[in-house]
Parts: sequence; structure tokens; C-alpha cells
Amino acid sequence: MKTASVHRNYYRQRTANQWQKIEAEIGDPGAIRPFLAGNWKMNVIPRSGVALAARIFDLCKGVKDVDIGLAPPFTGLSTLGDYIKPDFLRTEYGLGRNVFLLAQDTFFESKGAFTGEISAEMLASIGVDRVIIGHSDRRTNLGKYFGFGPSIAKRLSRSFLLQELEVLRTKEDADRQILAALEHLASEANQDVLTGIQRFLEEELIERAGESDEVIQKKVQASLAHGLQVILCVGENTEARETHETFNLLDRQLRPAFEVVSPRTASEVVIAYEPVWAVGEGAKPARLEQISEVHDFIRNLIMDLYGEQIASTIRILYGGNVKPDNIAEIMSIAGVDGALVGGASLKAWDFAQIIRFGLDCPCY
Ligand SMILES: O=C(CO)COP(=O)(O)O
Repeated sequence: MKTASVHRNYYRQRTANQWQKIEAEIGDPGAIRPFLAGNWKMNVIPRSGVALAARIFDLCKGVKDVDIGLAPPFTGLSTLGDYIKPDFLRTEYGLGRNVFLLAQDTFFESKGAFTGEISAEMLASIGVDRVIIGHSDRRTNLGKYFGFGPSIAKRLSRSFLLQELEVLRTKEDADRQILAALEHLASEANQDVLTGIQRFLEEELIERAGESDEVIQKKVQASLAHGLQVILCVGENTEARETHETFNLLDRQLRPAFEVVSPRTASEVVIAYEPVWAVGEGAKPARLEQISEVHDFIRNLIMDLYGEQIASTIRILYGGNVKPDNIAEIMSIAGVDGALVGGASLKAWDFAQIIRFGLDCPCY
């Protein structure tokens, strides 16, 4: 079996390219270990999760130079946590203490009447190491399932307005002005205007139905307070990308989250840049130069907040259609410290290839 020499080269390359000054100052470039994390999202029952993990470890025997994270759904955390005990992983797979149990979310209150939620304290109590916070699924995508956008927007359809009008007309005390306004809005000539308003309202409400930056800030705070490391997801949607708002949006996502992170706890935070348009089946990963400029932007922002030493050691991952065939080039970008992987982390061989990025012996 080959050693992880290319993983080590990664440190050297990064140091040579970008962080010579830092190396001179802090003397430990190896502190920046690549972190490859699999986000299983709402897939995999606990038993299958252990089988999947076992197959991944089997294909990654002896890989010690990268950190590996696995994020099963809440139901799989305990079972997987019991399986990935360091002593077992060392004797069985030659892995070091480099495998971490990740949760996909947490709630910010510690206990109480919050049906269905799980607190950071609860996660810590079952051995979770790190928690993903602010994933785009939670910031916006789930809005269309949980949010009231579509049902409210439906009230602006012509057929709904006509029904309402029929009822209103029968009421003696109906406000004449409102009636006239609704009649005007529901007239056939206004159909296009109505459809436009309806679509706008629906999109706005869906967009706002997810987790806000304020909620994410509270989750970051609660997680750090209970000793959990944080994987903070940020990333722009298509609209922001197309209107050149990417950096403004990232700024708005990052600054409030870091308001509750002291310089002492900054090293407990990993940032994952996941452009929403690059995530999921059918999407294309961001281009290398797009990833590079955003990672530089994020690192500069951290530099601005905490100074050079923290900026140079905080890990910034990329996520969005990371696959075995693009991981090596993504990892070759200066400033990319790992990947948050969705779909490919559900396939043992694919995720193992990603973990073994750049090694010239593929999985055997
Ligand atoms: O959302 C992601 C990881 O959190 C990325 O998902 P994909 O790798 O499936 O695009």
C-alpha cells in the first residue's frame, strides 16, 4: 500500500505557493490538514450507514494525512459514533484519530418545548465532533416544503380572487373600495400583472422561509458553547451570481456568524463555500477560477476580522458536485482546504477516491 505522500505534497505546495511568510511566523504548515467531509443528507438508515462507512475505511486503509468527516442523519449518529471509535479504526483500518462524526444541523436552545429539534448539548452528549450549520438546504431550499409561500401566493390567482369577490359581493358591509380594487385586479386585462405579482411573492416568501443569518448565528454560538466544532456553510444563489452580488451576499452571511466567534474559538470553525447553483444532481461544479476567487475573498474577510495567523489556518472547504474526477484539481487551488461532498459521499468507492485525492494508486 502506498503512503499518502501526495497528501503531504499538498501541504508543501500550499506553503511554497502562498504561506511562506506564515510558515516563518507559525512554523507549522502541517496544521492545515485537508478535510474531506461527506454529507449524507436525508439518506441512509443507521445500519447501512455503518456498512457504508466500513467500506469507505476499507478503501482508505492507512490514510492518516487527511481528516475525514461523516454526517449521517440524526438517527444514524449514535450507531455510527459507536463504530468509529479511534482504537477500533486504528487496528482495523490503520486510520489515526482523523475520523470525525458530524451532525447536519442543531437547534440553538438547549432544552424545552421545541418538538423535533435537537440541541448542541444533546449532540455533544453522544460524541458528535462537529456540526454543519447554514447548509443551503436549510437556508432556502427547504422553504418550498415548509414555507407558506405557495399557499399565500395562490391567493393572488385570478380564480381565487373571483371566488372571493363572489362572497364579498353578497356582504352588505363589504368595503366598496376594496371590492373595486379586487375587481380591477381580477379583470382579464390584468392577468399578466397578477401572474407577475404572484410569482414574485411566491419566490420572495420561499426565499425567506429558510434559516436566517440571525438563526445561524445563534446556532454557531450554541455549538461552540457546547464544545462542538462548526462547519459553517455559505454560498450564493444563481440570482446573486448573475447580478454580481456574490461577494456582498457572502459578506452578509459570514460577518454575523463570526460576530459570536472569538479569536480563541475561530480555530473551531471550518467554512464551507457551497454555491447553491453548483449543488446537487444535474448541477455543474463551480469553475476553478470561481472557487479560487471566492476562497480568496473569504480568507481576506477572515484576515480582516482576526488577522493573518487565524486567516492562514482556518480551513475553507468547497462543496458542489465534488467527484472523484475533479477533486484533485479542486484541491490544487491554493486556499482550498478540503471538500464538503453530497451525492458522491453516498458511494463508498467515489468518496474513498475523493479522500485519496491525488494519490497515484487508486482504490484497490
Ligand atoms: O450540498 C452538498 C454538500 O453539503 C454538495 O452536494 P453535492 O456534492 O451532491 O453537489
